[in-house]
Amino acid sequence: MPPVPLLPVAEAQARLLADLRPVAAERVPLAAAAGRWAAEDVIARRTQPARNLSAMDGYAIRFADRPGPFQVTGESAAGRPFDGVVGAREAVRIFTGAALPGGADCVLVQEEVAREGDTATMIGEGPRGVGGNVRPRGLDFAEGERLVRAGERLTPARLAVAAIGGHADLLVRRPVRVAIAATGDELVAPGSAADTDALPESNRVMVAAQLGDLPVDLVDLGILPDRLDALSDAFANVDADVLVTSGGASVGDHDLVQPALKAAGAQIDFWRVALRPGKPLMAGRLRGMTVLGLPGNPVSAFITTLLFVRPVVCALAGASDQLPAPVTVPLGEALRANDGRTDYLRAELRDGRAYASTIQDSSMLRTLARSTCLIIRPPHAPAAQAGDSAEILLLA
Ligand SMILES: Nc1nc2c(c(=O)[nH]1)N[C@H]1C(S)=C(S)[C@@H](COP(=O)(O)OP(=O)(O)OC[C@H]3O[C@@H](n4cnc5c(N)ncnc54)[C@H](O)[C@@H]3O)O[C@H]1N2
Ligand code: MOO
Repeated sequence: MPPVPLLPVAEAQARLLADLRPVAAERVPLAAAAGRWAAEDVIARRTQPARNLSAMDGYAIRFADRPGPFQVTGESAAGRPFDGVVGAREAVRIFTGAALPGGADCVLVQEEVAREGDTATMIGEGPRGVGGNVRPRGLDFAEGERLVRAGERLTPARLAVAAIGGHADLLVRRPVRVAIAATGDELVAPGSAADTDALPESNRVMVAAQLGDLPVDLVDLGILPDRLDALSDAFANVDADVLVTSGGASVGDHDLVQPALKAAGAQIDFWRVALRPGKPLMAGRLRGMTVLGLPGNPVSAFITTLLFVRPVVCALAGASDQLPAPVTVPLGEALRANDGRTDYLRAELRDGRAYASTIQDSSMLRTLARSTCLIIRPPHAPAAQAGDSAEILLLA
């Protein structure tokens, strides 16, 4: 039988994301919405600023009356406006954020004023014109305008604009439940006494940390043995939105994750993607859950988490941008031509240039730990020279 062609990365991502609908929405206080995605447009409930405000500490005057002298008739502070009107050759002492009194059309900064008793005289260049040093009503936004779009992430600045726009809580998606299992008879808990045939398990902590900035509730399924019944029992009982497994994804006699998933009732959508490392990735559905079977090699698990698990979680969390965004930088040194799989080379960014590690082995965690970016080598990319542009994914 001819080998099944591997699924290109972008096609695998598109297939995975196409059918995903965000999880249910919930309304939470602003602070709890940090880092989540808006489930509806955030619309301004007020106009900001609500009236013309002074941008500086100084004197509210009529521009035409410069350079004075002005008779100081009162004071306007933030939250305590002057309730009169500024008449001809009059000035009102004013502070940053205070309402501009009626009649005034600009603010003279106090550094440019000589004050004697109730008389103020302009001594500098003064405001640039009518409206000088004034923030007009609605400068930032008007009531009814959209401040944040549904599907945008609630960054610190977006939370702040929602707050000043009159919102105390926001509609977001509930946290995404992600169950993570490691599989392999050789695996033991990190730190436990390990003989030479035992291997400290490193994928669960890594994958969990890779999702650490996302709104997830993690369900730790522990380390599962390479036994069909144990695996299928564990998978059949998972209650989550996403089930992530690591290991047992390839073709060896002990690679039982796929048969166990099927025995638990899962449908496999695709298996094996044209990328390196991470080729044996499998994806499917089990009782409404998205299932991602990651390869066991630690670097393969890392890269498939970046390219597939995170985007799935982002989609379920209601993000409109789900995929990691590459940036373009010059290469620090030459690279060989690539074969038919997209390669994600562990690399370091130095002085704005990307340098790939000499050995690219999907078991090597120390190399990964030193890397600050991944150089993306598209399928059949020709040999590249130092200085050629390449797309990279930055690693935090
Ligand atoms: N004949 C073939 N052999 C392999 C193929 C292939 O196409 N044909 N694919 C290779 C590729 S590519 C990968 S990647 C690996 C992945 O296979 P599995 O998903 O079945 O992974 P395992 O065999 O279970 O483990 C691989 C390796 O990683 C270690 N491991 C596993 N889980 C963990 C963990 N949680 N923490 C730390 N280390 C882990 C495991 O001990 C193995 O050394 O298959 C190739 N083989
Ligand atoms: O392509 Mo596998 O994912 O490393 O060795």
